[in-house]
Amino acid sequence: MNTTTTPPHKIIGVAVIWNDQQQILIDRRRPGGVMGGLWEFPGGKIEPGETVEQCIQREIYEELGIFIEVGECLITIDHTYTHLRVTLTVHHCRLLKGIPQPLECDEVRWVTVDELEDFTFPEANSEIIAALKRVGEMRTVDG
Ligand SMILES: Nc1nc2c([nH]c(=O)n2[C@H]2C[C@H](O)[C@@H](COP(=O)(O)OP(=O)(O)OP(=O)(O)O)O2)c(=O)[nH]1
Ligand SMILES: [Mg+2]
Repeated sequence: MNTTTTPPHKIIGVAVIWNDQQQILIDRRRPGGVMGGLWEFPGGKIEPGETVEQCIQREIYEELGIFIEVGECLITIDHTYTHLRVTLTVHHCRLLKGIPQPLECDEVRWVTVDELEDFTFPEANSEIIAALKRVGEMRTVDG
């Protein structure tokens, strides 16, 4: 008998939302559930027929009540946790209108790229944070 199982695979659109002060929005997941209490970049599952951009825009309105513009892709990460595989497609986004509300999370915060290391994120996020640091360095080099 074959007893091996494939972990569920979630395809997720993720937003790195910038404000005019070069800060990024992060949220704290509710306690208890999967990765409860950890910080993350807001986002969620891509629904059938949806582009990643549409998914991100919808999730951000549902989770935070704000309007954003979805820009270029920062990175796509495929990561396998013990019981779950995730594909995270991460886009740079810009806040257009509204004040973020913690509608589906515990807490939201605006932080600089340098401040990200003070928060605990899921394992898959270390690559996102590394990519954000590289973008910051390139901006410095470009002047
Ligand atoms: N939104 C988001 N999800 C992340 C990040 N890093 C990371 O590993 N994930 C994982 C956690 C979740 O398993 C999955 C996001 O799925 P989700 O938000 O639709 O689902 P969930 O687990 O919160 O809850 P549910 O809707 O399945 O009940 O991706 C991140 O930075 N942002
Ligand atoms: Mg979510």
